Amino acid sequence: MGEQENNKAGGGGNDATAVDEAPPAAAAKEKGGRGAAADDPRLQGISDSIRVVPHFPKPGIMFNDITPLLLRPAVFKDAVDMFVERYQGMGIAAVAGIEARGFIFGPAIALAIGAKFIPLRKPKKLPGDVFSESYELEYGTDCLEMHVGAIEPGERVVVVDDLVATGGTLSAAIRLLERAGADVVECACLIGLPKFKDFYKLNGKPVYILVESRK
Ligand SMILES: O=P(O)(O)OC[C@H]1O[C@H](OP(=O)(O)OP(=O)(O)O)[C@H](O)[C@@H]1O
Ligand SMILES: Nc1ncnc2[nH]cnc12
Repeated sequence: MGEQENNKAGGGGNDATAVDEAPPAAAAKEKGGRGAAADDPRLQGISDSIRVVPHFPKPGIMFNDITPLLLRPAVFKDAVDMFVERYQGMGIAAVAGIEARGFIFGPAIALAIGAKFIPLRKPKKLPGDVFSESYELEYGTDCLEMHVGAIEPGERVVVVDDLVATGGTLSAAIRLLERAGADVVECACLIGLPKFKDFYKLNGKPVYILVESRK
């Protein structure tokens, strides 16, 4: 992974196996001037609604489960609203969501800011001509694909996913979009692992996260 700078709206952590045991959000201010302050009260509810499941899907992994948040419509809406507040009025033409969990948040953000939604899919799911970009996981490799013609050269894009861990998935998404001529403005995730503290970039692009987790 290359240069890393973090652009975090809020902190906290969600090191709890039960969602209501999460610690409060940290007080660090977001660097970069746009978006919610770290003391935005919505961040606490978001952090509290992410369940951390130890040793899933394999030993040693602290899995950040966003499904409890989806069961709380007000909190789900808070998360979407915070991204919408950040990206509206920025001339964003497209929101690109990463399969699978980026598909949960990306379309709502796209509709709210008047942008198109582009699904970045796992291999062999799209029926048309595709751009493909492989990337490394902790074990093995994976690939993202996007339809040719989904993006026009120069269009401004935000990439959305639920979580950034190593950054490998987001980096592949950025490469894929840039090969199609997109202007990738920023990546946006609900959750960032703490090693991405304070301010980071992937492939030179800022990554905006709402809450910090522990792994
Ligand atoms: O920063 P990284 O180390 O690349 O990891 C982050 C990615 O891992 C998870 O997806 P996963 O690959 O588990 O796929 P899924 O959403 O289809 O379960 C998560 O939703 C991100 O897309
Ligand atoms: N700790 C984690 N929790 C949820 N999804 C992940 N993807 C990669 N690491 C993850």
